[in-house]
Amino acid sequence: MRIPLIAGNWKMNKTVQEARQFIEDIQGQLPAADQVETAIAAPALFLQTMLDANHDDVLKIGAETCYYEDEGAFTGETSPRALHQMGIPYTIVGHSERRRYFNETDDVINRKVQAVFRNGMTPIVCCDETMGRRESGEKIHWVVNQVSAALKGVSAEDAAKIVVAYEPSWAIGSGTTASSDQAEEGCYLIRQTLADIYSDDLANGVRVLYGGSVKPDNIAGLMKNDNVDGVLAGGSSLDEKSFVQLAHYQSL
Ligand SMILES: O=C(CO)COP(=O)(O)O
Repeated sequence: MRIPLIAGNWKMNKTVQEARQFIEDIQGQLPAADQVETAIAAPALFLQTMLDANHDDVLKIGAETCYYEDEGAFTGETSPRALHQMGIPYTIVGHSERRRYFNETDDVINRKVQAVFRNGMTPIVCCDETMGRRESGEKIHWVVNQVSAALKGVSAEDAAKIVVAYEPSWAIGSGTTASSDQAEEGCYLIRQTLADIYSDDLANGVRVLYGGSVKPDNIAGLMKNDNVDGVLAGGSSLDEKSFVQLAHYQSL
């Protein structure tokens, strides 16, 4: 049984005060974590404040990225060891914005995945796909390659805990979400890739999310797919009311 995961990615939005207010406001409004798990990935600078405000401890607080070394002379970077020590369970790795604006390569992403596991956290690994690649039919090997590269050298024991998100970049922040069929197709492809690398059993236990313009009015259609186990929402996770609605997608 894969417990659905409704995750938000705040990107570079909000201030520490706004982050605290959001967490205070949603206390008591989320589903039980054994029914629907909820998480918000936020800038490292907010995390301690968010943890402190998260009294009912239902929401998981995650990071948006971290470095692949545990510590050292890497000015400005975030240590995965420090994140783990704070009590952070999830870190997004390989978001398309990191790939595009910060030149993160498959190799860097693979090292980050390993660092996140080494430090006892779970990576939410993002796979991207451009419209050009979709239209040229290149989509399949692009997604397969990203998943394979991210997991190079990762043991089955660790890979069984991973979360993967299919986030077509043409759907991110565009207001155009993938159709329910396109989301299912991308998530299915990721699961098949995991089955090819590891095993059917492992692939069947891993949660695969869809991300790209997910909103309260389209989440139910996306979530009814067999291979879509949750969402990674950007814009609609910034508003308390819409994040709580996403978490209660079953009653929308
Ligand atoms: O990038 C995303 C989540 O990681 C999706 O962002 P939007 O929901 O704003 O399209």
